[in-house]
Amino acid sequence: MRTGDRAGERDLVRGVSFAVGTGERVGIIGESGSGKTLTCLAAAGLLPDGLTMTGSIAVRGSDRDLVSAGERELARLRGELVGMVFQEPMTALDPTMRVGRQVAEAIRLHARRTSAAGGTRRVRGADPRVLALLAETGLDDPDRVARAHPHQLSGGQRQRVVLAMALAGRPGLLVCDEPTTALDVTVQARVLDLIDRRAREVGAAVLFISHDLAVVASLCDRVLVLYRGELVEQGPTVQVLTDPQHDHTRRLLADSDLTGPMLDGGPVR
Ligand SMILES: Nc1ncnc2c1ncn2[C@@H]1O[C@H](COP(=O)(O)OP(=O)(O)OP(=O)(O)O)[C@@H](O)[C@H]1O
Repeated sequence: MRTGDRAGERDLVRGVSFAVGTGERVGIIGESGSGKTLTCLAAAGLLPDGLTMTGSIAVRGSDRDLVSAGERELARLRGELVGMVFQEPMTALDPTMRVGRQVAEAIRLHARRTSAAGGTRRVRGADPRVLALLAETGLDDPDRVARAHPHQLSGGQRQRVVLAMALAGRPGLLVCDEPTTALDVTVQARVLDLIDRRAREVGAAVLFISHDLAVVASLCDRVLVLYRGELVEQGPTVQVLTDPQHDHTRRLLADSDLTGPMLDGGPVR
């Protein structure tokens, strides 16, 4: 993967190349500005205007290439192949629209696609599937949440709503960029458990960015280490975090709170 500005003057992420297998959890770590978010945005086909990329990213085997897909096709593939959860849930939610309508819209987009392929009927109005999706993300009172506007919910509740929407199309890949960093520390672990459980339930692979190496150790099978826009090390999580080969990985480890017992047994599943 390679991203750069249109004039090609500056490559922000260079030669970062990797595959994510079906159901696999891949963590991305690296210092601030190393290119983690741009890599995730590229995987989701959401690079900011002015940035381009060459390369290829396949989801669920190698039958679809998100990178070579055009804008229109990407809009269609997004949600079907890739769901996204970002650090700040409000960036994914419309503040003026009730939550239920937003979740219904995510379902409708997917239903339209599947009915075009001869599958499910189109969904209209208030839908029990909205409530079911909200309930699946552990929201206690789905009825109330569906009627609420985003600002009436807590940060943790909002992130659960975003996760429900991201998984509405049962995507092959869930991209999570620091999904709990902006949340109250008391709900972080619960939201992480939820991401872990729901991704497994829908069979989604996970591309997971975190500054917290203990979280990466608990969630990810494999880890990629970025440094100044380059992939400097990758491998099974336990191997990279117990026997780092690159100086940058060693520095990240030295700066972290990660301790040996957190790595015992690898991903906690
Ligand atoms: N839209 C943009 N235009 C130009 N440069 C950008 C743009 N977005 C990010 N960058 C630059 O690209 C580099 C990588 O940014 P990126 O956000 O991917 O880093 P990161 O590893 O996710 O950092 P952090 O951990 O702080 O979120 C940085 O130098 C950043 O300043």
